[in-house]
Amino acid sequence: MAIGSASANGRSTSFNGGFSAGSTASFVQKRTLFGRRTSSGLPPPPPLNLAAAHSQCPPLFPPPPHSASTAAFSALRCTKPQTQPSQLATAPIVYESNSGFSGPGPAGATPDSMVSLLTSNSRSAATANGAQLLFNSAVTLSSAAARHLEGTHSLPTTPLRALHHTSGAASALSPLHKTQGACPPRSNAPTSSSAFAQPEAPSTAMSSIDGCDSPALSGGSPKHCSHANSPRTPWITQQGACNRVPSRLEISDPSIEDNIGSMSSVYPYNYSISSHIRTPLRSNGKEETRASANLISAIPCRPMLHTKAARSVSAIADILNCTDRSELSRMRLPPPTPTSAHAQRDHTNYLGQKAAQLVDVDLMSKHGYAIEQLMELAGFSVAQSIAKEYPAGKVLLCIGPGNNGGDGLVAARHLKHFGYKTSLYYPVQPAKDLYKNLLHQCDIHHIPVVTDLTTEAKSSDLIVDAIFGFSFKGSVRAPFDQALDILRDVNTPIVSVDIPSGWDVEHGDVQGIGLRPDMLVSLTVPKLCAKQFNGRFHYLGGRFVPPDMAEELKVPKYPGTDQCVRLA
Ligand SMILES: NC(=O)C1=CN([C@@H]2O[C@H](COP(=O)(O)OP(=O)(O)OC[C@H]3O[C@@H](n4cnc5c(N)ncnc54)[C@H](OP(=O)(O)O)[C@@H]3O)[C@@H](O)[C@H]2O)[C@H](O)CC1
Ligand SMILES: [K+]
Repeated sequence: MAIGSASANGRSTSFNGGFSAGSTASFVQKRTLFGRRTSSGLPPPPPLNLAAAHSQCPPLFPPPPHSASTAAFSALRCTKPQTQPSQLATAPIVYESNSGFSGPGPAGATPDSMVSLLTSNSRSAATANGAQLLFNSAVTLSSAAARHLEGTHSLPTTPLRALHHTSGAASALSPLHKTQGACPPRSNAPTSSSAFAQPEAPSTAMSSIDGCDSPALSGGSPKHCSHANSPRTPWITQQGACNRVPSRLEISDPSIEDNIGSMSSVYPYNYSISSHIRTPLRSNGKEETRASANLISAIPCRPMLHTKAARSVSAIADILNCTDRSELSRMRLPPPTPTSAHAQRDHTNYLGQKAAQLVDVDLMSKHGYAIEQLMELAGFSVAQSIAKEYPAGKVLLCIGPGNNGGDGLVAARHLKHFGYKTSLYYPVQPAKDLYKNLLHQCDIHHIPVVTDLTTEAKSSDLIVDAIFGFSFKGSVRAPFDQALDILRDVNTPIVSVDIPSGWDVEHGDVQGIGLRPDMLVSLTVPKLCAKQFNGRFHYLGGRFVPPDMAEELKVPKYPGTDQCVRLA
């Protein structure tokens, strides 16, 4: 089934890049900021000779002194003709966030002052941290500043390691390339959109960067090794054709502080950070922090600094390894405009494990609901949340032995009705009628049960984690321990039902299981661990709570007839 063309509910959106109503609004706002002079008083950037840019593909940054060949760099240059003219023409310094805030840079800042600040800081960072952070800091510049930088400064570029291309990203990007068609293919580069799915062997010169054999770039972590079947990332590593953009990047550096893990500035495409963690690695006990970013739009030349990090001046200083923090402190951003999502989240009530179980009991005893009723609505809300953010594609649902698994079985059926191609991984099938009936219903909807989790997980566009919910406790037992390892390592986006499996219901991933869902669908009321969720989409489902109880639990309002509401 085609991915990335249209969602199940008819909206056109990109896989990994769907915008909710709220984020669409902010997206529009950002485009406006890029497109015309704002009230910030920023001077207009120098005019750009678009014709020259289009014909010559000038480099965004000078070639790095240490690595890539000139030929490899020409691929990077090819990204420029795809840039939207309106963005290039009058771009002020803009900070963007994936949570709805967008605003001009600090008052009085000019591309020039930003460039010199970031450049000098970046240089010192280069010494301490290597080029990886350097690139991240440099790309906090707007396209205007980046153009300025091009002509006046010499920055080494940094290969961010990209771990994964999905066909979703391919489809998301292919229309852009088809219509703009500006990138001349390399002689050995495939030209059609299917090229995205095809691995391209990295040259020897870059393999130490793109691959896993560079402890400096991988944070010494074998966990970050590129996946044998994942294509390398030609663009980011300056390896290949410009029409290949990773859908997900992973940035790791042991020197990154916890609080800046949410910073994502991946140039020139628009990425949003999905997770950052400091995990004791199982293999060698070393600590690392890593950030991963998902492609959210294929419009190039929109560098971004997420406000979560941007609001913390000291965090920026840390990532830049800045010696003069007073300089950075002048870069304070205006407070974010509260969005309904923010407001909802701020007032959200979070439940501990016991409280969640008691609510469940109350619903079924005091209020007379049958589990089947609740589960149907819970699973339906999961399917609807998914349909709001991910276009129809292949979805693998991983089903656990309890009611969380039951929600997954229900969701599988509804997703199938919505046009998704669904399959189940269901290694422990309890004999209870409740589950047997749900499985039978999946069967008559032609939803197969698969056994090879690794293969299925890799070949799916989305994974639903319905393994454990609010009754999870202790360390993960077989066969789910292995299953969670596989889910942790796969690059397919994950939607967790109620609780990211393996996470402590209240304290999050204390066991270092490492599951980092892209979406969390909390049910009834978010549980405490949801505070630590930092994927892209947080929804609430289970629209069955009677009004008095809803008031007591501070259940957010659901819009219209929706079965789910986006919290963040
Ligand atoms: N009101 C609501 O919000 C509703 C939520 N629903 C969903 O139900 C789950 C909670 O379901 P529950 O059955 O209570 O629990 P779980 O799905 O979390 O799983 C229990 C099973 O998991 C096994 N388990 C527990 N810990 C481990 C572990 N460490 N390793 C392996 N297996 C584990 C457990 O086995 P036991 O032997 O310990 O009993 C159970 O088999 C909630 O999160 C929502 O998703 C309802 O659908 C509707 C109402
Ligand atoms: K789960």
